Amino acid sequence: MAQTIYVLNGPNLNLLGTREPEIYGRATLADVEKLCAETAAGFGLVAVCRQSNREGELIDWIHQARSDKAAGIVINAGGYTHTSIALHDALVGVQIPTVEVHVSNVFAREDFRHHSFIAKAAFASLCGFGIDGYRLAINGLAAKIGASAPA
Ligand SMILES: O=C1C[C@@](O)(C(=O)O)C[C@@H](O)[C@@H]1O
Repeated sequence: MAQTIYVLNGPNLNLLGTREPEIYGRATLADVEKLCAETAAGFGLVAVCRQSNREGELIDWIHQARSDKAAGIVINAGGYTHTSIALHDALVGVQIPTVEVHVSNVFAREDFRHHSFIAKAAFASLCGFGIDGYRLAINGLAAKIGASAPA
């Protein structure tokens, strides 16, 4: 059976496409999820894509990733990146290879975006590539977990 990866998007990412397009671009969350599904399929992986504006729901999905034996997690925790010890703890708790993604270059923005609680729980972090960051994250995750294109 195909291995799964979880692609988790946090608060306000449901507004991609209309939210501050000069920063986040015009692509929508549906575009992100399509890109993730296609990229994952290229490695024989199934992307389980979820978005929530609630911290607890994101934590529940991180736990679910473990019970589903997911091979990896790609997470854009949105604003919770900079505040959530609980999301950090959940990721550390499940011990699943994780890549952190941000659409914008958080280091070229306000100081409060320069710290990430997610980064310490991830083996890699990507930012500033727009939604292509999700494709790059899945490529890197696939390499990390040894997933390759189906024959
Ligand atoms: O909601 C978001 C989106 C974001 O995670 C990004 O994808 O660039 C960056 C965060 O600082 C911000 O709160």
